[in-house]
Parts: sequence; structure tokens; C-alpha cells
Amino acid sequence: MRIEEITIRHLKMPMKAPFTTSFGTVAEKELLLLEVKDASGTIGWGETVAFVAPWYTEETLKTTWHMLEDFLMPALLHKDIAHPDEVSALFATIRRNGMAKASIEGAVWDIYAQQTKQSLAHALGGSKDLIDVGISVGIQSSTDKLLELIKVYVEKGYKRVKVKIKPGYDVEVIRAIRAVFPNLPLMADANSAYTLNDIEVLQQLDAFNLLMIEQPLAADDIIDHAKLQKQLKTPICLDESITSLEDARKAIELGSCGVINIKIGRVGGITEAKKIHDYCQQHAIPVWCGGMLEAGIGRAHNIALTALSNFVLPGDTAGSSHYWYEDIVTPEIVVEDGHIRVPQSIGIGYQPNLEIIDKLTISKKVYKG
Ligand SMILES: O=C(O)CCC(=O)c1ccccc1C(=O)O
Ligand SMILES: [Mg+2]
Repeated sequence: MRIEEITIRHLKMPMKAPFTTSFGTVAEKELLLLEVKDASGTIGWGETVAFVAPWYTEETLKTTWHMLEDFLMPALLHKDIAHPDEVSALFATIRRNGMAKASIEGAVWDIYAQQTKQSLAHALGGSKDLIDVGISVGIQSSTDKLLELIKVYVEKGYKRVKVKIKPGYDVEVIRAIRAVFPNLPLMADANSAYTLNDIEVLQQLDAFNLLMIEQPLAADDIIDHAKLQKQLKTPICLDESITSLEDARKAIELGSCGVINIKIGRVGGITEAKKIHDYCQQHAIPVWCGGMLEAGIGRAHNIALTALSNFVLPGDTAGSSHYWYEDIVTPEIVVEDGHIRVPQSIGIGYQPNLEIIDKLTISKKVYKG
């Protein structure tokens, strides 16, 4: 294939409810949608997952646009590509900026799946028909509100519940959840809100049979995570700390984690995500697919990736209607009994809905290189 034209749309999507983590609140999701066309006219879609502010990682919506416009699209446009794995080689001289890279690489994978007449999941080597999904619950204004929400999600059938924690909103919150839901598959995500000085608080969480504690310490610190893991019974899951296969290798060698959350954007694309998946499988480290409050295109890519066999823990890919009044794909993504059915049709298995996309678009630019 040869990419000849890319249309970037900047979308603003109202959310049904704001999402709060230890570092900030997202009340409205902004994203770039990439419509990528190759010389034969096949169109693939990609979505950026960076937020408008750099609280999760350093990337933002504007940095992704800058990287795409000034470096990534010029490196890709009009080049002959036999396989999406080659995209990372074209981007090799561009440091980091994984979310920008992943948005365009995901669209190339979509085109590849269509041209080889297979589902994206199949093109990636995935064979599951159904994937298990959990739900991530943001920080709430009261414990009662949190318990009420969890009850709804449990009744909907989500396979596990993840709650966000931060200093002062941790042990007592988890204790209250466990009092009502003693057997619920439960985990906590701190988004780097703690340091090794908080080790006693984190050790108290060992009493609650959590599946894992996600990213308790700094994003750039696998040394302290290794020290912490030695003193915790609960497995640590790394999210922000893992930006590449090399990061995963080092974290596993050091014993910094027992589980890895793979996010396509954070690791720079589907090819790198697959490499991390394979490496973890060889080293008996279970993985699951994280979420970034994606709209339908990002969600579709997550579903295809989760069809790989070492995604043995429920991911964060909720149904479209959990976040969106209207998603940008048809059909929307549906969760039933905590499962999503992996599309078996050619490509990502969902159609971009141009009417809804146009309605949500605040600006648009076409690039031909
Ligand atoms: O439902 C989702 O998409 C995942 C929600 C979530 O936990 C999250 C949302 C925004 C930023 C970071 C995270 C995270 O996994 O740390
Ligand atoms: Mg996380």
C-alpha cells in the first residue's frame, strides 16, 4: 500500500459524566480522527488518545497534531509499505510521541486488514470470539455514590471493577466496597499518586484481596516499583511506566510488576502492543487492555487487540453507551454479560458514522504531502 491522503478532524465529544483520576478530570473528550487513504482508495481510520492537558503522559492533543503534521505524515506519505510493521521503521528517528504514532499506525493496520480480506483481530493473530470486559470508575464525591455506581455495573455484568484511588481516598474506600461486595473482582488504579513514603498505606490494601494495584508510583520509576512489589502481596500492574517492549522487558526483569496494562497509544501502536503481549506471554505475565476514554475507532482497535490469547484479564473497554450519547461508529460497541463480541467481518468491523462525525467536528484539514 501507499498512503496518498490523510484527513484530520478535530472532534469534541460531550461525555455523559465527567471522569476523575488522581490527577484531573475529563468532562468532554477531544480527539483527532484520522481518515487515511491509500493509492487504491482503501480508507483506514485512526484516533488519537492524548488528552488536552499532559496529566496522564506528556502528550496532548496539540502535540499529537504537531507531530503528525510536521514529522509523521511527511515520513509516511507516498512510501510503499508491504506490512504495517514497517510503519515503526519509518518513524524510527522520531523519539517517543507514541500516541501520535499509534493514531496513524492504527489506520494503516485497518487498511492492511481490509486489503488482505480479514478482520483486524485475525490480522493481529487474535482468535477469541468474545472478550471479557471490566469497568473503570473515576473518583466520586462520596462513597455512597461510588457504591451505587458499582452496584449498577455489577448488575450490568462487567467482569471486574477498577476504582481510582489517591492519598486520602484509598483504604477506607476499598474497605467500604469490600463490605458490600466481598467477592467482586476488584482493583485500584492510583495513576502515580503515591511514593515509597506511602508504603504503609499501600500495604494496608493487601488486606482486601485486590486483583492488582495499578501504577501506584511515578510513571518513570520502575526501580521503586520493584522495591514496593517486594513488600506487597498484591500484584502491581504497570500502566504509565510501560511505553515500549524495552520498558516491559526491564520492568519484568527487575520484578517491578506482576501484570501489565497495554494501551496501544501509550506504547506507540498496535505492532509494539503485540510485541509486548508476546513477550509477557513468554514470561508468564498476564496482560489486559487499558482504556483512554476512546471513541468508537479507538475502542474497535482495543477489541481487536484483546482477541490475542494473553489478554487473560478483563480490560477497560466499556460499551459505547457508557461514555457517549452517540458514538462515532455503527453499530455502536455493545457489552452483554461483561462480554464484547469480536467482529469477524473484514477490517475493524464497525463503520465510521460520517453524519455523527461531521456533527462533532470542530475543524478539519486534508494533507496530500
Ligand atoms: O474506561 C477507560 O477508557 C479507562 C479509564 C481509565 O482508567 C483511564 C482514563 C483516562 C486516563 C487514564 C486511565 C487509566 O487507565 O489510568
Ligand atoms: Mg491506569
